[in-house]
Amino acid sequence: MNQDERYMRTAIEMAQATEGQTSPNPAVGAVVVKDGEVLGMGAHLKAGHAHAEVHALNMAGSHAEGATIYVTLEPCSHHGKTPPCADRIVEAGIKRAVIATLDPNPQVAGRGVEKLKQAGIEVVTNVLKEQADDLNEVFYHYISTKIPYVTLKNAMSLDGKIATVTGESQWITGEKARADVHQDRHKHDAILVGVNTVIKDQPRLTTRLPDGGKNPVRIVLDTHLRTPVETPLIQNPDAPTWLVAGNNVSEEQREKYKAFPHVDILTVASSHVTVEEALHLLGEKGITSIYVEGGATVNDAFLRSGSVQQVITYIAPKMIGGQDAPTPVGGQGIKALKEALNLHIKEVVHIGNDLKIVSKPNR
Ligand SMILES: Nc1c(/N=C/[C@@H](O)[C@H](O)[C@H](O)COP(=O)(O)O)[nH]c(=O)[nH]c1=O
Repeated sequence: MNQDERYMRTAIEMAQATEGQTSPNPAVGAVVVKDGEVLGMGAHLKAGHAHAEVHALNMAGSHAEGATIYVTLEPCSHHGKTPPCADRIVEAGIKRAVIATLDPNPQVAGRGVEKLKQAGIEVVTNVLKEQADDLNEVFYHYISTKIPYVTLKNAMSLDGKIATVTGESQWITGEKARADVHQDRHKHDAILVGVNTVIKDQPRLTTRLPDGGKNPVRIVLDTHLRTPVETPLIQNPDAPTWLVAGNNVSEEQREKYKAFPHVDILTVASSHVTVEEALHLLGEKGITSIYVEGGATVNDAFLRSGSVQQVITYIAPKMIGGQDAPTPVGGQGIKALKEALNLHIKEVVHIGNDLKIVSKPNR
C-alpha cells in the first residue's frame, strides 16, 4: 500500500465510524498531511454540520498551506447548508488533493475537482475508490432514485425455519447476533414489518444497544389498519410509527390512532399497499434506507418487486423441523429454478454461535 492509500484508508475508517448518523448526507472522512506528518483529520458527523474537509482544515490551521488533503468523496462545490468545501480547500493553500471517488450527484459530479484544478491544485482521483463507494451505497442509491435503499434481514435455523410450528420464535439466534441486528437498525433511517408480524410478535423495533443508538422510524405495511392499538409500536412513543394503508381506510379506522401523536398514517394511491408505492411514498418523506424485518409475506413481496439491494441472513446452529414451520420467504414461490433470484455473497462472519451472511442481488 503506497502513501496515498495509507492516508486514504485512515480517511475511510473515520467515515466508517459515522455510518448511519449522517443521513441523508454521505459519510465522508478527510486527512491533511504535510511532509509525512498528519496535521488535521475529521469526518462529517451530522447533516447540516461542518463537512469532513472543514474539520480537518480547521485542525491544521495555517499549517495547511502547501499540504496535501485526502478526502473520501469529491469536495462539494455548491452552497448546501454549509459553504463549498472546494473553496475552503483553495483558501487554505492546499497544494495537492487526493480524492477517492467523484460525487455521484449528477448535478455536481466533477465540479469540485474542476474548481481545485483551476486554482492550480494537483488533483489525484480514484484512490481506494471501491472502498469509498461501499461507504455510501445508500447515499448513491437514494440520490439517484429517490427510493430508499432496502436491506432485507432474516434470522433462521440451520434447517431454514424462522419459528416453530406453533409460531414460537424468540429466540432463534443468540445475544451477540441480535445485538448485531440492533447495530444495523441504528444504521438505517427506518425499520419495516408487515402487520401480521406486529400482531404475532408484538415487536418494539427500537435500537437497544448498551451505549444507546438511533431509533429508526418504525413502519408497518398495513393496508386495512389492523395494527392493534395495544401493541408496543403504538403504546410506546420511543420512535415515530408510520402505518402505510390503502386509500379506502375509513375515518373511523383512523380515529383509534389519533390519541398517539407519534403515530402517522400514510395512504398510498390505491386500495392495496404495494411495495413500489410504499417505497415511493417513503422516499418522498426523505427515508433513504429501510431495514425490512419480515415477516415471510412482506419479504416475498419485496423480493418479487425487485426492490431489495441487500439481504442479511443470520443462521443459528439449531434444527427446528416441522414441514409446516414457517420459512423466511412466503408467497407463491417460483416453479422453475431459472426464475430464482440470484445473489452474490459479499460477507460471511461468525457472530457468537451464529453466522451472518450479507448478500446482494445480481443486477
Ligand atoms: N426471532 C428472531 C428474530 N425475529 C425478528 C422479528 O420477527 C421480531 O418481531 C423482531 O425482531 C422483534 O423486535 P424487538 O421487539 O425490537 O426485539 N430476529 C432475530 O434476529 N433473531 C431471532 O431469533
